[in-house]
Amino acid sequence: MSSKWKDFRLYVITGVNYHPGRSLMTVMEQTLQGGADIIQLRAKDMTKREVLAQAYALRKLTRHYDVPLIINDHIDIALAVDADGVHLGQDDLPLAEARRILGADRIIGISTHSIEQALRAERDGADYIGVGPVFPTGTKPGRQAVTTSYVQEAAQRIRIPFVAIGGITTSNVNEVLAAGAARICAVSAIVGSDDPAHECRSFLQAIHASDQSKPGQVDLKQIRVNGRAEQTSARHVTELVQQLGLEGKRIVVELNGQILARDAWGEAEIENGATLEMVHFVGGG
Ligand SMILES: Cc1ncc(COP(=O)(O)OP(=O)(O)O)c(N)n1
Ligand SMILES: Cc1ncsc1CCOP(=O)(O)O
Ligand SMILES: [Mg+2]
Repeated sequence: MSSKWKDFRLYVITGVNYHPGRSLMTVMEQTLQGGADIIQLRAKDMTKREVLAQAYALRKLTRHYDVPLIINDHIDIALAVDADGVHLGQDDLPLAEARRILGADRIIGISTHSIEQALRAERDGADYIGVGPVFPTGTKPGRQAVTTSYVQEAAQRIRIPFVAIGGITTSNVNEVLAAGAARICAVSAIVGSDDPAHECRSFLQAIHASDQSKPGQVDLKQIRVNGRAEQTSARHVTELVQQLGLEGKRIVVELNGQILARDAWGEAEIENGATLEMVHFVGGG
């Protein structure tokens, strides 16, 4: 598995048909600003040259935000642009062949539609699996929904990360989280929204709220913020600021006695037992 591989919570896939008049880069940058922590380039209607050009551009953008880039279907394009990995379907190259080409360090994700496929993907060395479509979706028309009962089964039996996908919106995401998903993937609900960054924040809020209601399943860290005991799943200061609803506010953060420059927040890991002071400046001046 890639040394770059970090766990993820909100996976956003491109879908240019959902945002006519807005460029792919603009929309995907908004998702990154909203906290998307893994991005997939999926472009079923583009020529291979167009996909390659978009992949190069997305590679530059995702590097800037330090977020992994996954390429759907095209292993050659993933290698050409030095993407972090690929996403394969059940009818694509078998995992062993893909692994031989891509090496141990790139991420390989596989779509699964049943627990048998999921167990096989896990056995064959996938880094993560997609579980879906959970609900019927216009992004995969005619594909039968696997329902939340497959999400529940995956949560009980699968040990590698799995991401729920298909027809998930902020209105039904709680059902999917309650079934045991810890990672959510969406196309239309996010890239088709007028405000993709806001939509991402709403998804992340639901995901983090669900963490709090299943503390046994997610590794919650005990920390102190301004002298008060808190539990958090945040991996770094940026995520904690987001969880505390302080994003966009004028604040100064001290972590374990050290004041942190704002551009260091994404790198500053929150460890169990961390102590933070957060001073929030209210008003102008
Ligand atoms: C995260 C994730 N899960 C599932 C899919 C679907 O992949 P696939 O079955 O190969 O179908 P297409 O996306 O190629 O139409 C995915 N892309 N990402
Ligand atoms: C690519 C894919 N694979 C399974 S469902 C799906 C589509 C997800 O898109 P949306 O979030 O718009 O339903
Ligand atoms: Mg595919």
